[in-house]
Amino acid sequence: MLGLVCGRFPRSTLVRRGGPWMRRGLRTSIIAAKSTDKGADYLARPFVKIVEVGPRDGLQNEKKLIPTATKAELIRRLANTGLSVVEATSFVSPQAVPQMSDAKELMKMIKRQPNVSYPVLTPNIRGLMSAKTAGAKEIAIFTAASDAFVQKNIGRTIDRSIEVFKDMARIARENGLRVRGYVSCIAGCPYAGKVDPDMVTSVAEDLFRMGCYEISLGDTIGVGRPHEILAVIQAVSRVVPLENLAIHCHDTYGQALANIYASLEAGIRTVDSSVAGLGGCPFAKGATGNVATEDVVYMLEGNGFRTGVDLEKLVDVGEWISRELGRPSESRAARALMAKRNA
Ligand SMILES: CC(C)(COP(=O)([O-])OP(=O)([O-])OC[C@H]1O[C@@H](n2cnc3c(N)ncnc32)[C@H](O)[C@@H]1OP(=O)([O-])[O-])[C@@H](O)C(=O)NCCC(=O)NCCSC(=O)C[C@@](C)(O)CC(=O)[O-]
Repeated sequence: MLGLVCGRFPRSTLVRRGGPWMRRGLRTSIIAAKSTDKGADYLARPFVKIVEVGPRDGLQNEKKLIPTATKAELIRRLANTGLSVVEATSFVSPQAVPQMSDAKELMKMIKRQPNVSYPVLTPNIRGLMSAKTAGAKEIAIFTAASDAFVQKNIGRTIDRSIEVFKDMARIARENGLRVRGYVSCIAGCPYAGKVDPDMVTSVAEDLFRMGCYEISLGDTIGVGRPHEILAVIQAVSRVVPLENLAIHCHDTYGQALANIYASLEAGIRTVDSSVAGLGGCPFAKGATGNVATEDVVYMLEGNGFRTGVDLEKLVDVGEWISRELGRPSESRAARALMAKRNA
């Protein structure tokens, strides 16, 4: 029943002004809310893969250096919640992102679980080779739909970044590494303003053709609204299959959950998020954290999807890392659940 209601909708139902996808979405919520048991019904639900980016995207912007052991413990705790992907760190220039300069040591400290992958971000061949030596099995390469952003982030044009990444994708393949690709600034750029969905499409297509198994579409500064995100997904899914796309939302303007829900209605089944809403890109001024994983899990599990993530355990991890960082969690769901626990 749930599978039928929440299944992938044909692209023809994706209309912008509140058409069938909206009406069907509402029906999904009502039916899903009735099903809370975790038996066969639960297993029959559509699975949404969550890519936890907290240890990398979440921590990279922290000014104070976090002990490597704390990062390793965060990764261990996250992997224990049922998450299948935990992006661990990045092998980038330590001048560019000092917080990630312990990538090698961190990789040594991670106690890997067999069903969990631990991708790492790499900007160049040097990063790729260091990641491989450190035991990484998967890398993520990253560019954007705005030249201005790519220039600030990695000192290249989009075209040049694609050339470099094409080489990297080949080398990664030869070394048995999987490659994920990011396209940032899908709805707007902090330096150049509005971004054309056709530009996002062209960059995503390049990444897909060079062999990225998954392309994560990043609303880096969180400016997009559901109809804008849908327009991007509609455009990109003409050249990259929906099953190879992920959505990566920051919550700067409070639009992240709405945008994720719209993406799910459009057929996306992979969502990036960050425990406790940690994060913000050092190269996008004013950008706040990623959408909180707790909020995403709360929404998905209550709307007829299956994430495999234990929300209560996740809330514990969010509380723990927030305490370690000396700040409150940005997750609304976690705050509400903690208040209930403490009542
Ligand atoms: C691309 C570069 C390297 C160019 O930086 P550059 O300065 O042009 O490169 P370079 O080759 O001249 O190297 C500069 C220094 O870094 C070193 N270096 C160079 N490469 C490495 C490496 N791999 N590992 C370790 N060290 C490295 C290199 O050895 C040298 O050290 P020095 O000789 O001066 O002592 C630099 O700009 C960089 O590392 N940028 C990465 C920035 C970054 O991590 N950004 C992530 C932001 S989040 C994001 O992009 C969005 C995303 C993905 O989360 C999704 C979304 O929200 O949209």
